[in-house]
Amino acid sequence: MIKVAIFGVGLMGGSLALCFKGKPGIRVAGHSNNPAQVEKYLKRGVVDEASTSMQEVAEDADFIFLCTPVGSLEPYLDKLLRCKLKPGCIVTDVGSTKSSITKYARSKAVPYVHFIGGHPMAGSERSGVEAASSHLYENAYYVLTPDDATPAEAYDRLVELLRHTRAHIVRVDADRHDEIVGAISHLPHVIAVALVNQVAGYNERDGLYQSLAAGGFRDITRIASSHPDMWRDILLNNREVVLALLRDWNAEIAKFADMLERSDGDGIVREFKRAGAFRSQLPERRKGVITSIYDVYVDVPDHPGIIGQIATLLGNSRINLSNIHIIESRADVPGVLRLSFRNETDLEAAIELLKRHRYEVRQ
Ligand SMILES: NC(=O)C1=CN([C@@H]2O[C@H](COP(=O)(O)OP(=O)(O)OC[C@H]3O[C@@H](n4cnc5c(N)ncnc54)[C@H](O)[C@@H]3O)[C@@H](O)[C@H]2O)C=CC1
Ligand SMILES: O=C(O)C(=O)Cc1ccc(O)cc1
Repeated sequence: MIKVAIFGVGLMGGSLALCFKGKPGIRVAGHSNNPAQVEKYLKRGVVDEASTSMQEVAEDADFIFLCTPVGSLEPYLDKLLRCKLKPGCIVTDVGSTKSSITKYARSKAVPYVHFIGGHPMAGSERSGVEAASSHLYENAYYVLTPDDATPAEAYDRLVELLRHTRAHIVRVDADRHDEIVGAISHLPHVIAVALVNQVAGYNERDGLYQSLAAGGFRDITRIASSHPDMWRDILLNNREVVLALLRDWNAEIAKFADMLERSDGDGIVREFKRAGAFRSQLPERRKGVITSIYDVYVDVPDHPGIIGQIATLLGNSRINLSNIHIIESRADVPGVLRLSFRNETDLEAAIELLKRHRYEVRQ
């Protein structure tokens, strides 16, 4: 029996636990300092066993996943290394930055315990075990950052276990990881928050800003609702990289200001074309950064019972909806429904079915 121990059973840790739990030959144990949380993990059936005792959860574990905020990883690792661990045990994490934790772990090197940094490129703006899902990592990239000292055998063992997540494992140097993720994840979070706050400031003077803010604004600012403490830790940890990216960002924005000052329409078209061309090359739909859910938007006439009709249509075809959200509902405009599914198969089947019933469907 392989024992997998999860420290920090929230969105990421809980989702990992759900991937491993119930798989033949695997036992999942969860840890929290808080007895009420331990009760909750057990009640929700996320883990096979749980305890407030770090030693109890860590001992005998073949794999230990640290799934706590970035700022707590180093002290956590310290505490963990003071426990009695099983020789050959693999310790990994899911933190959004990799450079510092990988170096820290190396500096603490314990010969019989192997640390391999990890970062699943999947998640959402939600947090807590309530948001955990066994599908979270499906098709997402899952970065691992072993270094020269990592035994190949340990790396292979971790990759083999992670097969249960159905993610694509990719091996990346830790510093390179932080630079790339800084650009495609950390910078966008900063921009989203700054943009929302800019508009919130205008809205204090005139509440119509909020009323008129429609689909596009909501879509590109979803990640502004992410967990503030988690993001404080990430941004401070990747401070140098994000500062350099913000300098580049200022230059990009200055370019637009300059084009507007010069009424340079060709320049504006060029920028949009360049962005559109790059964006169209992004993978179609991959869970993870930016898209975490299989969503489809349906234009619906605003009449009573339409939600029920759509839900029944899907239900009759055994297509499982994970969420339904009304984006607009006014008498004078068609409404928009956002339907969320847990996997690509359900999403594709729903699109096909809705189109067949002449619904206007967009992704
Ligand atoms: N949320 C996301 O989309 C993604 C998050 N990550 C990383 O995963 C890690 C966990 O994030 P989430 O699961 O989203 O957070 P979460 O808030 O859902 O879960 C965090 C868990 O850690 C525990 N915890 C919080 N502070 C702690 C502390 N100081 N010491 C010990 N335990 C503590 C909480 O009780 C909770 O069980 C973070 O390092 C984050 O950077 C990585 C990829 C995606
Ligand atoms: O919600 C989203 O789109 C995200 O960007 C989620 C996310 C948050 C942190 C990460 O380190 C990776 C992914």
